[in-house]
Amino acid sequence: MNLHLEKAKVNNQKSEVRITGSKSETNRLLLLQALYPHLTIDNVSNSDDSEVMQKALKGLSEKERTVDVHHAGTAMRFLTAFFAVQDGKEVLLTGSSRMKERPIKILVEALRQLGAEISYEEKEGYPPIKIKGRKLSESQVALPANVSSQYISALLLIASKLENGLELTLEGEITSIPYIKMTLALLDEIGVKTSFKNNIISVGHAELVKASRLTVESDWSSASYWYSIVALSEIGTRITLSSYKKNSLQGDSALAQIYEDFGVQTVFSENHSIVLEKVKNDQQAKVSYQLNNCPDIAQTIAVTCFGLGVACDLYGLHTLKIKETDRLEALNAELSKLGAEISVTNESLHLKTTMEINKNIAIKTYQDHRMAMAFAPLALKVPLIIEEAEVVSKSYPDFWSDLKAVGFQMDRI
Ligand SMILES: O=C(O)C1=C[C@@H](OP(=O)(O)O)[C@@H](O)[C@H](O)C1
Ligand SMILES: C=C(OP(=O)(O)O)C(=O)O
Repeated sequence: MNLHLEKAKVNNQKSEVRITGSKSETNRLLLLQALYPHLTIDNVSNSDDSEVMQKALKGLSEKERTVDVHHAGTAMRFLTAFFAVQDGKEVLLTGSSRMKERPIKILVEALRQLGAEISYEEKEGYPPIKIKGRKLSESQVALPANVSSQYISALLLIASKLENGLELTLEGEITSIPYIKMTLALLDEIGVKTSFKNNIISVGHAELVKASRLTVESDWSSASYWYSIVALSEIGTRITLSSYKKNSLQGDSALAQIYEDFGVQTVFSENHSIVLEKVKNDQQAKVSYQLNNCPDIAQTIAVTCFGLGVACDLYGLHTLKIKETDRLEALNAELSKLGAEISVTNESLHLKTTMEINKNIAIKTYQDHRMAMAFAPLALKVPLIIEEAEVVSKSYPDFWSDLKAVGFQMDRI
């Protein structure tokens, strides 16, 4: 489905949006719930990635099966660790064609060192993989931490079920740290003992945990598109989003601070909603951010800057090359079509000020939900086309209907 978006304006009277639960928190808690069935989870994400996770965790009674996680990176990595400890079960874990290009070797090596039995079915180092679940005997392992934090979270999520817990030594520069801290915070919340000092993480053994009810905070990465919409709107535009916390576990909550640079004020209210308001127009001519801690909002920020005519240098983006698509190349290609002067390296993006935006350009989305959602707010400036718009369901299935509800006009073409 391709969508033609008309030049839009937000209707302040209809601008309350309920955002689905964080897919990162949800996928961690679903796995923990499979290990500790007394946990109850509220505000579960309705994303495809969380549905895939739920489906995979059902049918655990089968001795042999194939589990397809489609595009879900967290599901692929977390389930690799999970199935590795399901004693006596055999699983073929596979995914989309892009998933077969997303590396998993560092995690598989670490699990093998702990005693797991995992083999590659096609290309060495990549899914699909065959996992023969068994009891893992070891409790210490070292692994590179500069490629994806998901490998580390995957190991931490099963750690408390290992006989002697787990001690992980992280090698190299640690990437996407807030996601590791999120995993540890959720373990702490259910009563598992953890510590993270320098580059060593320890998790204690816990056969059982206390029954708890956990509420997933709404997804901050999904909120980013609303920040961009407010930033690209006129002064006085307001959007209310629920349900968010001031002290979030999600690194993408850095948005509130970053978007102050684009004139967007965030007010946290008692009822856990946030009100975003465009309060000024006098942004700087050039901004620079290090996004190592929040890679998923890089596309949103790049497009906001382009739409506002603000030059930017974005750094810490080395993980973008192995996500749903090579996001640096995708941004380079699509922003160039719109008239941007842009350059990218393997870990950074540089945008010059552009005042003109080309109209009615068809934006390719490369099977990446964030390409579709990051570019949509530009409809506040010019009409544009988003190709294969259905990709948004990976993390935010209601994105287009929410956009429509606040006043965006769109037609399928
Ligand atoms: O653990 C998680 O929930 C995630 C970690 C990040 O991946 P990397 O650690 O690979 O950067 C992030 O990009 C992804 O969307 C979700
Ligand atoms: C990178 C992402 O997800 P994953 O790695 O879990 O596929 C994302 O949602 O932007």
